[in-house]
Amino acid sequence: MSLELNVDNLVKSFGQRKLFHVDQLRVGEGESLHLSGENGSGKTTLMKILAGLERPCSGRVMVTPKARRWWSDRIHPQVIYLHQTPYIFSGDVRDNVAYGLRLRSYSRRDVKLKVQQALAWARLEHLAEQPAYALSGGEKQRLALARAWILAPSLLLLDEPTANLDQHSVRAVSELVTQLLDKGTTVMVSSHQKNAVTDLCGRRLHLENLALQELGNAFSNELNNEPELKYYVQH
Ligand SMILES: Nc1ncnc2c1ncn2[C@@H]1O[C@H](COP(=O)(O)OP(=O)(O)OP(=O)(O)O)[C@@H](O)[C@H]1O
Repeated sequence: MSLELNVDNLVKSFGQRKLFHVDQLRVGEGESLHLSGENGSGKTTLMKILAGLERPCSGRVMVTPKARRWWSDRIHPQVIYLHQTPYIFSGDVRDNVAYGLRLRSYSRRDVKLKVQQALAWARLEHLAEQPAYALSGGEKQRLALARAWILAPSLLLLDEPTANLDQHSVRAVSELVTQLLDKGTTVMVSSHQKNAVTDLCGRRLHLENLALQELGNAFSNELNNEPELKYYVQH
């Protein structure tokens, strides 16, 4: 399913402290966005708001088309947020991959088939019976991606997916993200550094001075140099 994300006049504060204002953000089907910003600038908070997991103080986040018959008005079943430290549930890798399907009405046979496909997609088949907590950092990221892939997200929000990963694991994650993009999934990646995954992104968003700015999309070192500003909003 193709989704559109529209954000208007979004403000987030914690107590008296204002974290950011997003004047306007439009994201269409199949786009790829890198969200950068210093530690503490609000990347995680913004992504959680977009995923409906956290409430803004004011403003509007609209995902269209709306989901029908879902358990929460704020959470859209096709919008998935992956935390930088992947959540690991008790049980083995197979159970963990199947976890996301528990709210969807699939037959046992379909669940088995989908889990097998997801394990193969993330190259985790050989670890299927291992306790998930024992996986390496890179394997846990692949597990989290497999858990997302199985739900066929239209918008995937990846929060620092390569933090603490070695080059080999970063490449593995970037291959999986490439495949998701090829399928038309919209992907937003937060990271304060450029890397193989952020290099896949066609749009650059940057949180700074309490506001979200969109940088020009020259695939240069713009985060280290003076950014070319497309628009800038500060309140
Ligand atoms: N529930 C909360 N209550 C109060 N302050 C919070 C809460 N959640 C986040 N913050 C604060 O908001 C700021 C932004 O946090 P956030 O995790 O969104 O930043 P970030 O850009 O993702 O940081 P990092 O790059 O370090 O992961 C931080 O100073 C954090 O302490």
